[in-house]
Amino acid sequence: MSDPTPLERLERLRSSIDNIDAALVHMLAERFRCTQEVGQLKAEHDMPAADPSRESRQIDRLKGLAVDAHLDPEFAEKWFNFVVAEVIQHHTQIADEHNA
Ligand SMILES: C=C(O[C@@H]1C=C(C(=O)O)C=C[C@H]1O)C(=O)O
Repeated sequence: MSDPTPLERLERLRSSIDNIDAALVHMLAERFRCTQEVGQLKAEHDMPAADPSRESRQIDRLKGLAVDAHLDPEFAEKWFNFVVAEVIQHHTQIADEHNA
């Protein structure tokens, strides 16, 4: 068998990227399903939308995992903060609706 052509290599890599992107979408959907439930629980029991100490423990943990996985830890932190900002918006909205 001859070596794959550059175009074949590109297509194989893109096929893996497609699978990874699909997995990320499913994992994010599952994460938001859980955080929506957390938001409901917090609204029902008057707990604050954000928990900065939990966030900072998570950031430390994820940065450590990122280093081990050869992923830029600063990128891991940015990604986490981006997702959490959206989660907190959802929690604030759930609490507002609960208190209306
Ligand atoms: C999901 C929670 O609510 C917020 C969102 C977090 C997250 O998305 O990881 C972490 C802490 C909180 O600021 C939680 O308190 O666990």
